[in-house]
Amino acid sequence: MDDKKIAGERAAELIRDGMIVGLGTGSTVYYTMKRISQMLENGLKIKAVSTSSSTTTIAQKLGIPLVDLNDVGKIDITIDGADEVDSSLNGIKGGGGALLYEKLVAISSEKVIWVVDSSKIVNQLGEFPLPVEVIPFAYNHILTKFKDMNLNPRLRINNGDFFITDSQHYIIDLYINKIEYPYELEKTLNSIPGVVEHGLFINIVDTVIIGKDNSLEIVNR
Ligand SMILES: O=C[C@H](O)[C@H](O)[C@H](O)COP(=O)(O)O
Repeated sequence: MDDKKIAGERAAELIRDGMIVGLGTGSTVYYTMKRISQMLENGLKIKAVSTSSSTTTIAQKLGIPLVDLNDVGKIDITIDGADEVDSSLNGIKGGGGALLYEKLVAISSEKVIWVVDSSKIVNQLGEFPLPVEVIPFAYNHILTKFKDMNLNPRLRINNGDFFITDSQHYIIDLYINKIEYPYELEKTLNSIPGVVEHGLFINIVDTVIIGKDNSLEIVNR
């Protein structure tokens, strides 16, 4: 069986009747959504907050009722994927470009669960390029700044054109390879004008559900 499927489906078991559920983005959380849709057919009642246009489309197809983030107080549980996770349970997200809404939903959540297969578990973050969402008005200047900082930036291109996020920004991917000091990098990126958000998720996740060799490992913070 697919390890992403095992992890994604397991996370759905944490959902209880009446909850507001944050729905992440990507191929692993897709399995969570499929499972949720079966649970809805069996009588579960929840409302969900989507983190991307692609998740919204899937949720609508699966009959998962959606609500706007601004119309809920607190999200009870958010289930999302990740691109890399280290042993401190920090991670990189945004491979699909959904990092901004994913972070906003995560920080509004009582509990954050990541669902991954074991290929996402790393000793050190950074082999996966770190996505940074930037304001189009200044993208070239931010790109130059990142070059000067030796962060190996590349503007994300999709089908020959600039990749545009759900909130109409560009993504610059940083090919750092080894992020020695994630906390410092987070601070630095947060301080650069024109950077809207970045894919370093530090001290955000509570539990990581890992699918590995057809079974599960669950790691809590
Ligand atoms: O922007 C995309 C998200 O951060 C995804 O959650 C992440 O890329 C993991 O996706 P997948 O489960 O497809 O590997």
